[in-house]
Amino acid sequence: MAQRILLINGPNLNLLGTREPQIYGSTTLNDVINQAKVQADQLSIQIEDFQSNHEGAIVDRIQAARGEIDGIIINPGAFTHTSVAIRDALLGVGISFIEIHVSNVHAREPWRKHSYLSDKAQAVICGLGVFGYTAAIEFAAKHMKVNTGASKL
Ligand SMILES: O=C1C[C@@](O)(C(=O)O)C[C@@H](O)[C@@H]1O
Repeated sequence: MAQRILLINGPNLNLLGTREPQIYGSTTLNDVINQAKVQADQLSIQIEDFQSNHEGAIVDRIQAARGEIDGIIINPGAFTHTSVAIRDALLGVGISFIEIHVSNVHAREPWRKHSYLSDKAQAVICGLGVFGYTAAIEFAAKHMKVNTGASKL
């Protein structure tokens, strides 16, 4: 079965392309997803995408991935800097994940330098613009630790 990657985008990423373009660029999330699916076909992997502005919805989607998904690529948006719940969900399902940020969070406000996820991520990509999604998918297809999965409920 083809490797199954879940691409999660958090709050305000639905505004990508029109949101502070001087920071995040002018490519829309829809363009990112369309490109990701073309790239996935070329790499013979499956990409599922999910975007939500709600922390609990992201937690629910991560939990639902157990047993179905081999790896996660997540741009948690602002929840990067606040969410123990998303950290716990990722650890709880035991699925390897890559953390991605369009901007270089380390060159921005001090509080953006802290992530509740980075120390548990297989990789962290930031500052590459939307190319970061391309890089993450390429890495996931070729180097992702396959989902060991947490025990079933
Ligand atoms: O919403 C976002 C986008 C972001 O995750 C990024 O992709 O650069 C960086 C976060 O600090 C910010 O809150």
